[in-house]
Amino acid sequence: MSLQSFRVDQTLLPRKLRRSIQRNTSFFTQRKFVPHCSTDLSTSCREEVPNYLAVNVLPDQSNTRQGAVRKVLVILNPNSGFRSSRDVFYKKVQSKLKLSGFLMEVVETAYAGHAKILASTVDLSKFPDGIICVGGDGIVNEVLNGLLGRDDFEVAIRLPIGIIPAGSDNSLVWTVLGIKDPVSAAIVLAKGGFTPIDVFAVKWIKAGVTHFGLTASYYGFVADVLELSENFRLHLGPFRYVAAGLLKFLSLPQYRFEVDYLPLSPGTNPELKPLTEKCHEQLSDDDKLRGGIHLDGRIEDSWVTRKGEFLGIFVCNHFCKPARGLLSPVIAPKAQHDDGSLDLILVHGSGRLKLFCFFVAYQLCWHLLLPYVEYVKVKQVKIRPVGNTHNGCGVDGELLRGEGKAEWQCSLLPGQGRLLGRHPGALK
Ligand SMILES: Nc1ncnc2c1ncn2[C@@H]1O[C@H](COP(=O)(O)OP(=O)(O)OP(=O)(O)O)[C@@H](O)[C@H]1O
Repeated sequence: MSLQSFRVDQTLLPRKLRRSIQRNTSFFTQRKFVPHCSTDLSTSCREEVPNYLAVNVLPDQSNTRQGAVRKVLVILNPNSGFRSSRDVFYKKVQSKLKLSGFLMEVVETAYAGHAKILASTVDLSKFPDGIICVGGDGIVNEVLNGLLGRDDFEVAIRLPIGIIPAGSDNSLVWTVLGIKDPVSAAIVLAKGGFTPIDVFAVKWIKAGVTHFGLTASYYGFVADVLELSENFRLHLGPFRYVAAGLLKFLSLPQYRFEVDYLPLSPGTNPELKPLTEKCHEQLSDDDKLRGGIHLDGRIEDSWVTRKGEFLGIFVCNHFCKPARGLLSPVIAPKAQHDDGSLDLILVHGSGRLKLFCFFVAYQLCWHLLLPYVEYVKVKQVKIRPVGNTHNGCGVDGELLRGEGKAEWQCSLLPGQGRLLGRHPGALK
């Protein structure tokens, strides 16, 4: 749109908005570009943005800083999901974000790990309004870890992360912001605002390596499936999980772990509740409570230990609703992204029958009723694979490989993260 035609248009606008437009127009008629944010932005492209259009497009969105420029870095994974993220972004989303005042520098990732490098090296002052990820949960996880790996991580973690869903699964944005499709995501970003979110840390204790996440970490069967699924990424895209799941189901190994967890509050410690509340016959004799119960009745933080066979262990930061699938199961129904706790689900036992029952029950949201499923809100968890058990773990769709006797520790950084946008319900 030419400047001239803009002048004609703006006469239709109220005087206050016209003034704001004049300010922005003078800024943008200088044809300002967001410069490259780091030397690593090899695939980046520069954009000029007719920002004055913002006021015309979203005039009724009270949360939008109307007329304000929002400078963001967009990191797009062209390999996400069905490899449709380019189409999703350039055809469906880019113009909407431009129109609502986003000044974007778009960078397409060229390899796995690229998003993390970008987030860890970018000049944050050039993108004060955040980083928008176009892809799946994996690319968001890379950005989070890039930000938290910086020397100035305390500042970096306050940078909001926006998500345009275009991946195999976008459980994070679906669960936390209630958004499944890219256009709705663009609208929520355009409306503005933030959603605080707890961040969890998974530390491989021996190696001193820490990986951060926003959704969940998991061990046992699901981590095994995640590893196997990478072999099928190229040919099967999002269906790789189904293929890997079936293969792993048919050749199901036994998984043995030692798990220590610190319940959120002593009152929620299952060991201190009447036995009738939960049936734990399957728990091994080694299960025990460590920690102090004082004579005066005061109960200190008490670690609980579980040992034995587990089909799976899930440590969830939110209730984890998969964005794909016919049904809408949630793995951890009591988990909230900002409740300052982690939700631990232990699927005790082994064997295909138990796993099959768990999977069916999970689809119907009945899995917590199974006698071999334990669910507890925790502050911290330590997980040690025993024997030949797969010693890696999955974090938000990324596989962390352990070596030897790996011990993983999950803990929480409450409310440290920020997602761009608010749940549509929260706006009412
Ligand atoms: N250009 C690239 N080529 C190959 N792999 C990449 C590229 N860019 C990013 N990746 C890797 O792809 C992984 C998955 O990315 P993303 O989450 O966006 O897609 P996805 O297919 O939806 O996967 P997920 O199942 O994790 O949601 C990232 O963790 C990253 O390591």
